[in-house]
Amino acid sequence: MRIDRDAWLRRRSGASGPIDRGHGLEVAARLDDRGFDVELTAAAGEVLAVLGPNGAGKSTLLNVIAGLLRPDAGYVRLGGRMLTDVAGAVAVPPHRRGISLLAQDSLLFPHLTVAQNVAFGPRSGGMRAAGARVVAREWLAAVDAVELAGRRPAQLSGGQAQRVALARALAVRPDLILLDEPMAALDVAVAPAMRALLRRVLRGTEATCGAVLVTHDIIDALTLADRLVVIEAGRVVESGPVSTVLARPRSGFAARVAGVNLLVGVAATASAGSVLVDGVEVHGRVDGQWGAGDRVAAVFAPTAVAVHLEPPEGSPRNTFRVRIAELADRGGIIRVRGADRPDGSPGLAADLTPAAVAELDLTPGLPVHFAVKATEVHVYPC
Ligand SMILES: Nc1ncnc2c1ncn2[C@@H]1O[C@H](COP(=O)(O)OP(=O)(O)OP(=O)(O)O)[C@@H](O)[C@H]1O
Repeated sequence: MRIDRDAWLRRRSGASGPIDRGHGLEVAARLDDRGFDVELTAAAGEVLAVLGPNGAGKSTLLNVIAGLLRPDAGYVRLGGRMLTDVAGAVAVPPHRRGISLLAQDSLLFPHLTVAQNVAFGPRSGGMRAAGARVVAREWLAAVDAVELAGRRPAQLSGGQAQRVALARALAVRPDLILLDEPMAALDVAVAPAMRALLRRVLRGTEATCGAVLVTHDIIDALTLADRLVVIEAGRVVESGPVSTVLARPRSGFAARVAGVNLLVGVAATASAGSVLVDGVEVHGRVDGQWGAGDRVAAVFAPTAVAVHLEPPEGSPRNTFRVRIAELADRGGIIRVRGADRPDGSPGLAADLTPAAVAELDLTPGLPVHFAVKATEVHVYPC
């Protein structure tokens, strides 16, 4: 059953009208020595995925929210409560923020049993031992780990330890859970089960908190998140519903994860289906409105690209001169990737059958022409 999350959020907050998005998470933080300057918001109960290349600032963001890192300027507010405010000298310590962190490594207390690990938070919060035992059992049941209650962390597999760590993180009833690549350290065989569990717990009604999920994996964003934020070089370059960001990417990173070719240029004419990219006119289907001189994106799938050794003549196609950088096998289809573009954005990609690659005798370093029909190109303002 698909839960109507908005309706559920309304029920949770006792509101009958639109959800009060002002009571979720608000972050505005600048760290000068890291070139980090990020602003973002998430509604109460929302699952926000944060994607970005290595060194983009994802962990820095989590550390600022958790109170482990003090920004040079800015604030963090959660549920209307100010947790960090540099100007106002507010710095609520990490353990008083109502925020749990689930890292790649489960970091369970090795000398405690699984049940004691999960009961630890509620106990520290002042709950009596018997009550904390009941809470621990409930959360172990929620993550399918009741049978592990008496074990010590050393007797758990990576996947089991991560399930227990999730129970421990949620047992304190946080307002927000920060997930730092929770699947990254798991075996590929175990990751899908953990993902399914996270989906059930975070998107169902078991946990009543919001979540910020840092990931490298677009599948995590697709299956777990309400919204996606892409960070590049310490700045938010995209944000919106996951499907919107992937359908209309504006950054090279989002285009790459969406598996599409993205060209960003300038519109020569208002709302016409052509865009100037590095002096080359690219034609496509118009989606939206813009003025002459506005920033416009042209997007097309690698499967829509035909590869030619000579420039195709007399055809109504867009053609691009490309030097092949690599050929990669993608399960029976060969992805032909061109060298990075002059502005540093990723090279264009074409998907061909192995037979076509063999017939054209394509090899890295070879100059070729990529052709794509205007009807296959989607042009929109960005
Ligand atoms: N302890 C530190 N002191 C100073 N600079 C740091 C420190 N940790 C990270 N940085 C820098 O801050 C920037 C952001 O790093 P951060 O670890 O937040 O990126 P990330 O997106 O989490 O990367 P990854 O995906 O590789 O984990 C990088 O330029 C990095 O070199």
